Amino acid sequence: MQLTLLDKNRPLKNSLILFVFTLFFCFVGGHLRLPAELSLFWPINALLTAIFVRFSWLHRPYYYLVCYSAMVLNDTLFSGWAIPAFTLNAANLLFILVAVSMLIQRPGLLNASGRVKSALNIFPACLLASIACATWGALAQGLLISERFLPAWSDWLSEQFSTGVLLLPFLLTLPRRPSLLSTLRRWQNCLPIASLMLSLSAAVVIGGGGSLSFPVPALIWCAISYPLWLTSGLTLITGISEIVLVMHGLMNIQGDDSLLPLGHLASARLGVATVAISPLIVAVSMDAIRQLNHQLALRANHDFLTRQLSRSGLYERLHQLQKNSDLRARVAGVLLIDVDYFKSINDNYGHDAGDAVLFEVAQRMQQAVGQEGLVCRFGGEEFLVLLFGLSDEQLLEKAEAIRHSIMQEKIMLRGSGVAVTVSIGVASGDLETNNVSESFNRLVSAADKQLFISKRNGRNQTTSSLISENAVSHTPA
Ligand SMILES: Nc1nc2c(ncn2[C@@H]2O[C@H](COP(=O)(O)OP(=O)(O)OP(=O)(O)O)[C@@H](O)[C@H]2O)c(=O)[nH]1
Repeated sequence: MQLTLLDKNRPLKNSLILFVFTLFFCFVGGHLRLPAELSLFWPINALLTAIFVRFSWLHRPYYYLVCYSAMVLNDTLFSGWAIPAFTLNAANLLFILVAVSMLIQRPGLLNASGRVKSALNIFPACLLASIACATWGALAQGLLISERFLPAWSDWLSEQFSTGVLLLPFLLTLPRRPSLLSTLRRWQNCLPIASLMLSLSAAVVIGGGGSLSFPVPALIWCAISYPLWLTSGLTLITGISEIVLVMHGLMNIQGDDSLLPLGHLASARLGVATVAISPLIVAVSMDAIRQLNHQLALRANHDFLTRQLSRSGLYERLHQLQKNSDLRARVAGVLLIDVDYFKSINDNYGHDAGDAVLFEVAQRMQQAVGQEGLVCRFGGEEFLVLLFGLSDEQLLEKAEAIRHSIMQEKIMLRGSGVAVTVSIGVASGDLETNNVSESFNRLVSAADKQLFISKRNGRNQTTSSLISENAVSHTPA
């Protein structure tokens, strides 16, 4: 909805726009009722709700008063009401106030990620707003024109609720620049709309109690294929069409003179079938989404080049271990491993050769660690090995085994064997189960200090502060 006409700093202009807008749609709404085909359609409440939610700075008593006075003026001018114009329009105002207060705290509605979830809030918001509006409206109607409460209440409720639920999802999700053409560029993308038209036609031809639900599977197909605003728009059009078709008798939900010789039961059976198939379609698409999410998570958690855990994957794994209580009473050992003089490998043999070295080093590391621990590419040419339940001596032995496995055999680069070595820093300690990330980070920085000592003392060695008070360095073998 492009409403740049409204301007935060120009209250008078805003008031005028809101006043004319309200007056116009009250007038339209009033006249839509006369021919009866849209007697379930009173759009101004939903329209104003959408405006107040999208432009939350309008949510002030002053602007509500402006809209209310336009509603009263419309009824006084065109319906010849006096006091009823004040009391009945208070019901409209009540709808807007309740709906806006329930939707305005949810700014997620206006950004893509929160839209689907937040759109579901429209349903309870419309229901509560309609109940409030219907209760006030039916009471006022009873007092003013002695109408019975329950029929009046159900009229108000169904009118407000259906209008709100049809209009608001569309109005609240409509982007500033909707691009219908890009969505429907390929003919296959038009199939859901075509099936919607087909199902609506089938509902007209078949008729009966079940026919109202015939478009549901097609609408779900639209929901899977199109953006939220377009699906909401199509739902709105379908809803209005059904109401108009029923009012004109073109869609015969009584089912007694349907075009096809189908009885009530046949129509109901078809209706039930369409309802039953709808959750299935949603379930299948949800399954596809879950699989996609799983693949994405796998990609995010693994390093593309070395196929080992990525840094974020390691933290994710730590949180899983924490959730499963697998960290309890198990000392954690961190080996921080950095390839020596890696820059010169890149410089002498090229970046591709550097990549190949990283891959080979990771493979050798993984073979040395086996199932005992986790290997992670921590960043650049730095790796981290996480091991659980090893004593300080065992940890140092493991670090040395890794270092030897890497230097043991030269790596072939452009036809010549290159000796690659690594420097290692070792640290160990308990991971606090209620604060895994922080205690793990402390271990990493302790290991990093030891790695620095390994580098400073000439590289290709392991340093650990665990064995004696003084750092132990294992000089090149
Ligand atoms: N080929 C390749 N190079 C990388 C990658 N990530 C980081 N590097 C390079 O790794 C090099 C790291 O260089 P330095 O931090 O100077 O370390 P170094 O040359 O190994 O020296 P020391 O660590 O002090 O032994 C940089 O040149 C980075 O560009 C990668 O994914 N592929």
